[in-house]
Amino acid sequence: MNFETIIGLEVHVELKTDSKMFSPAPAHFGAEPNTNTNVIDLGYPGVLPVVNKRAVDWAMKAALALNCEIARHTKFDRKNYFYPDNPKAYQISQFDEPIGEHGWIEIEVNGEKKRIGITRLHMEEDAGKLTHTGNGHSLVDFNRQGTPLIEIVSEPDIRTPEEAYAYLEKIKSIIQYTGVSDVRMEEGSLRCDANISLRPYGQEEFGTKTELKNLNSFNFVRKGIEHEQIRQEQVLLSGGVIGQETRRYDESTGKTVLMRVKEGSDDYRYFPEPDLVDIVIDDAWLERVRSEIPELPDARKARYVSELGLSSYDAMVLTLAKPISDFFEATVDAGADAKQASNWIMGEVSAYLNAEQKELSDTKLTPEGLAGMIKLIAEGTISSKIAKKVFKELVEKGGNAEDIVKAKGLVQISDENTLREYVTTALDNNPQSIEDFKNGKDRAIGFLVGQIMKQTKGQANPPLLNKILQEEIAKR
Ligand SMILES: Nc1ncnc2c1ncn2[C@@H]1O[C@H](COP(=O)(O)OP(=O)(O)OP(=O)(O)O)[C@@H](O)[C@H]1O
Ligand SMILES: [Mg+2]
Ligand SMILES: [Mg+2]
Repeated sequence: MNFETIIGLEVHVELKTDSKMFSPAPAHFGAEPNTNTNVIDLGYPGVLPVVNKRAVDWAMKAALALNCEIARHTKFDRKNYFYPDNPKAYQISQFDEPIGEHGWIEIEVNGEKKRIGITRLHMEEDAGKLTHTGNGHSLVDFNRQGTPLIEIVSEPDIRTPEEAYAYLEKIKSIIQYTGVSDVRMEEGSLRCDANISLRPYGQEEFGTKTELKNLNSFNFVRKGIEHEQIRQEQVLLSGGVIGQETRRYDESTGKTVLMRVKEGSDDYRYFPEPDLVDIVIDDAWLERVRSEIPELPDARKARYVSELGLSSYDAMVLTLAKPISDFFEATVDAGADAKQASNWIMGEVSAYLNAEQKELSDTKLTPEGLAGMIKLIAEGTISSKIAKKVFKELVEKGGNAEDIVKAKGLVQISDENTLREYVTTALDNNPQSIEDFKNGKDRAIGFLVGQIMKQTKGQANPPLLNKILQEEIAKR
């Protein structure tokens, strides 16, 4: 029997506000454990939470960017559960009146576009963080407790692990553009749970889903779903039933393991948070937040295609991460040809960042530096090959391309007479290559070019060198 996979993702995003959702404690990542805590977040008796207005603004901003409808009346609810990372034994969340609903985003997989629905976007507070020491003890850090969170719940519209990956990339990209979160999975400011079920092709009803947690990278989301697909298929084919479970993805084995049998929402005993007033969002508030949303990746992508003449694929890759896209625009503003700037950023720059595990801001490269170098190539002052040396300097030491070229004597040799001298010497020293070339071995030219490039430290102007080589060989 053939099964179709149904996937719905829950994405949690921490908002990078200065203070917490309901208390004045700092909400920054990376502080000493249990230093950013507050009696409100820890739920001491008699304390009263106060809503962080900016967190509401930002949740609304994210919801609008994800094409959600904004609730004009919204409220908080208590979700009751006990777990050691939450000393209050409840989480303030939103149940039946989330701030955003009925949104969507567009993803693209193998050139095919698809819309994925967003059921809801709601506000809540984060819990503390447990670290299991492995010797029977667990440490708890309450710094994260009370950090503003939004939960973005997708419709079960996703069908493959690749679509899930593309969905996450797009959510991350859009939220990054809005500026409300760092969306760094490695720091926990973006987290994802994946819900998966199978159904026989042709069947309308969904099967029972399992929920995967502990997915620490987009790649693990993809792998976890792949494994869960296979596991469920085996259970179903052998006549078993899928239990409604929460499972953990184990990175070391690549398998999913049962964590607990999943609670239904009834188990949480949701009720309206009695310590907070409801929120009414009027037109003026909504429109102010809407006006603060910058150009988003899809719009940028369309503009790169129509105004800058980039291919749709290049435009998509360039617009995914805002820092890269901003850098590209600044490079074009500094006078670089858009196509060349795009090639360098997607090629050499990305390769460098990947290899060094760095972000653009960790390097010395500036848009002016890159644009200057691209201009030198276009003018023929340096070859693309030499440009790689200049690029390395720009990235590691900074400065401007022209100075580097001057200081290092990297100017391309484009003088015919000088090049002809190199060619004559090379031909005199390699009679066999001339012979080979005349016998139809085109590779012989490559050998001669290589020799001359070595002598000129790569500075010979390649097209001119080729032309002169052909001329001189013909004379012999
Ligand atoms: N049969 C199904 N197969 C796969 N995914 C499903 C199925 N039914 C629902 N989903 C998806 O599961 C997710 C459920 O998320 P939601 O936050 O609503 O509930 P929950 O996981 O029960 O709650 P909690 O926030 O407490 O974990 C949604 O993304 C939804 O699209
Ligand atoms: Mg959920
Ligand atoms: Mg869930």
